[in-house]
Amino acid sequence: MAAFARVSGSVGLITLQNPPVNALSAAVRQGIVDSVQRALREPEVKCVVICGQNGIFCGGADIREFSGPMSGPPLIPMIHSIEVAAKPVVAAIEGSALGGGLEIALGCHYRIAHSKTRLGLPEVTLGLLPAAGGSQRLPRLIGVPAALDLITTGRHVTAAEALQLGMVDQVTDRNVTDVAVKFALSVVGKPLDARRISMHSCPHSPDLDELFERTMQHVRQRARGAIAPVACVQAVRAAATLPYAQGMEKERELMATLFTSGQARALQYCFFAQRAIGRWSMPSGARWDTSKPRPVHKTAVIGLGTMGRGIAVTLAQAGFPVIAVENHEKQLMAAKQAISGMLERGAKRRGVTPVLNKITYSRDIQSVANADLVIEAVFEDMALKEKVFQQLSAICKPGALLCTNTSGLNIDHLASQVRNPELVVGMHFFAPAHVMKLLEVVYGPRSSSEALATAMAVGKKIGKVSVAVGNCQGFVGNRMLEHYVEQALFLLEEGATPELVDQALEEFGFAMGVFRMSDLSGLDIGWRVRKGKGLAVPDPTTGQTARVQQGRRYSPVADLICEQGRFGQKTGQGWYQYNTPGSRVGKPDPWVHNFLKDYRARHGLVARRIDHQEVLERCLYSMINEGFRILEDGIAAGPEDIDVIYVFGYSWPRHRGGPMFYAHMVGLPKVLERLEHYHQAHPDVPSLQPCNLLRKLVANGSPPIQKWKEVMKKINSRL
Ligand SMILES: CCCCCCCC(=O)CC(=O)SCCNC(=O)CCNC(=O)[C@H](O)C(C)(C)COP(=O)(O)OP(=O)(O)OC[C@H]1O[C@@H](n2cnc3c(N)ncnc32)[C@H](O)[C@@H]1OP(=O)(O)O
Ligand SMILES: NC(=O)C1=CN([C@@H]2O[C@H](COP(=O)(O)OP(=O)(O)OC[C@H]3O[C@@H](n4cnc5c(N)ncnc54)[C@H](O)[C@@H]3O)[C@@H](O)[C@H]2O)C=CC1
Repeated sequence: MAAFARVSGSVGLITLQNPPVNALSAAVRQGIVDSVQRALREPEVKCVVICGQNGIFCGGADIREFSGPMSGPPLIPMIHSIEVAAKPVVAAIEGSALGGGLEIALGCHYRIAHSKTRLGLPEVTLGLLPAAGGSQRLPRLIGVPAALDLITTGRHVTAAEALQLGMVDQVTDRNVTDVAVKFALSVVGKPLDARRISMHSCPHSPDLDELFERTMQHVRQRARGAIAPVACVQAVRAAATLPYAQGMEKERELMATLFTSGQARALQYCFFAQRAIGRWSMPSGARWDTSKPRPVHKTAVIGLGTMGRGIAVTLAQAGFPVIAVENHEKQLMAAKQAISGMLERGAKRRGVTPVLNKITYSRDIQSVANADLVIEAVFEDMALKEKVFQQLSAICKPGALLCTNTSGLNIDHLASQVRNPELVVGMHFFAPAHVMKLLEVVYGPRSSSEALATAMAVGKKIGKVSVAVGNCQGFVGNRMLEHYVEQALFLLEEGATPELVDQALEEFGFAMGVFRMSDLSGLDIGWRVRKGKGLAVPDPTTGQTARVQQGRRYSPVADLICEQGRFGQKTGQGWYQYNTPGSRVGKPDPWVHNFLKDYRARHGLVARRIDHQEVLERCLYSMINEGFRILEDGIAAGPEDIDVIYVFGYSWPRHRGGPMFYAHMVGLPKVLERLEHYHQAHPDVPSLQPCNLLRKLVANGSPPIQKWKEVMKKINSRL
């Protein structure tokens, strides 16, 4: 809805009303159309101000409407009617003006923003483009280079930057509607043509062709197969080269393709999934809205290696005082220096003062006694972690939350080492911890809902996308990843090369294929884990690492590569070769090809031609199959949780929605059929055997992803 009122005698005030973000639903659009008509009709109204209720101008089109048939007045003529109005119209912008919200403001004759406002055209992040004239008006207002930046990235700008760019006419710290009302009265009677952006031509940019070529190349590279950023460049090009009416026609054509695309559906699903994960629940029935977090004032981190440093930085940057404990003198010195560097660089990037004094360093674990929340990040060694948890249990004040960053050890076992096991949870950060957005918050059977609520609240405060998951080997992300990596190794045995597998995955949209990624992270990490699990052990008869371990097919290829001291980028050799250790550019390595040939010959394996489709199906469907098992086991509450973990922690291309959404788009019957096919061909690979939940969903008519939880509940209640 939109409310109309006459204020200050002759100002028509139109207030958008659709909590929480005043999204432009059909009712809001109808309200605006009616209010504008009324304002123009009533002779007492001399000027108009458009604002939003509850401190926010407008969050844009109502994204929920995109999945059904559109009704109500369309945006483009509505904005046009504002622009051609004979009375001055001023946008009073507060909170956010995004997407269609900013497009309305661009249709107004003047824009006044509160200093805390953020503005942007984020449509590209939803697989769309600003198709209510935004792609045509913004370049005319702020020039082509700045508009290209904003429209192709969807970046939000502050009011100060908007003023500098010329997007708004004034910024105020006062009540923006009051300021806008006064301003509107002051411009009554002034000519309006120069204020109608669609009547301008784009400010001249030298070397326009070269600019668009360069931008298109950059955008394509960054897009990893996403189509919306490319369409955004094409739309801005139309603004720069065509009259407004023709540019609008081009905008419409491009939007028509994007609007119905699978990518737009995937990206809009991601938008809501990212918000849905905040509404967590536990198998006990405890929920986000009935569980109260404990207050956390002081925090502590134990172990300042790779992870502990990033975690300490993240906590400090969010304003938490941190006691940082490292028992190794030399490591402590190195950590202090590294952490200061990270804080200084981060502060410089954000234009703030570094919060060096938020962190207190110590070699003595006793110094965490006053912390409300402790995150342990010592070596991945159960005996050591047991000891640290026993110490924490004795030292920490009652009620302190004890968290572990373990990537693979049993959290329930760690909980059993302390007086209050209900206060133990996993906080599984991803490397580099101060950069990666994902946080898996892992609860065990004994963790209290209060402990989970506290860790989730801290996760939110430190800016992480936090997903609550149950405890199991590898939690959600790494548990699924294991199957993806395993298939990639089997494919090498069967005839693929690392570069063939990587190319298929990178064309799919991953930032890096599995082998390039392993070279970056270091092959020795996985090797150590496999040894710890009793894998990677030689067959006593042949002396070679066996291809069957623990009763199932196993590929020792990665172990053999490690035995050669090839640990990836850091050693200059891994799945690829690098000019120097530490170099980031890998080339296909003839040594690896020969090694694979010899390996196959030794094991009597005959190489066959493997195509990209098989790579994708084997790597992705086996991982998706594990995702269904995770749902079946109740480790993740819903497919959104898994998808968010993959998009934020594993560079899964967002425009494909996440592995479970991808399965929904491919069609569950097809995923099932391909898994059955591959399992028949490889009966010794259990991860290719379709799991029960997948079979049952198909038997229940393959419901859309939004209905999986409901169907799962029904299936479970029938058992
Ligand atoms: C051929 C057809 C032609 C059609 C032409 C259409 C062209 C267009 O004009 C296209 C568009 O506008 S697309 C929409 C562009 N706008 C956006 O992307 C902004 C999305 N919202 C935000 O960034 C934050 O919510 C925001 C910064 C605004 C607020 O952040 P907060 O952290 O305060 O709040 P959230 O938790 O994010 O949101 C609160 C609840 O509101 C829901 N929501 C937010 N924006 C929405 C929107 N635009 N539409 C529908 N629902 C929206 C959000 O989902 C959340 O609800 P729950 O999911 O239930 O928690
Ligand atoms: N490196 C990674 O990519 C990831 C690691 N993790 C997990 O995070 C934890 C830490 O891993 P990293 O940071 O890679 O290890 P790291 O080896 O880089 O650092 C561990 C640090 O803990 C210190 N330390 C050991 N015992 C200590 C004690 N009793 N008191 C205080 N400090 C002690 C060591 O001196 C060392 O500086 C492990 O559990 C690991 O599985 C989790 C996610 C990703």
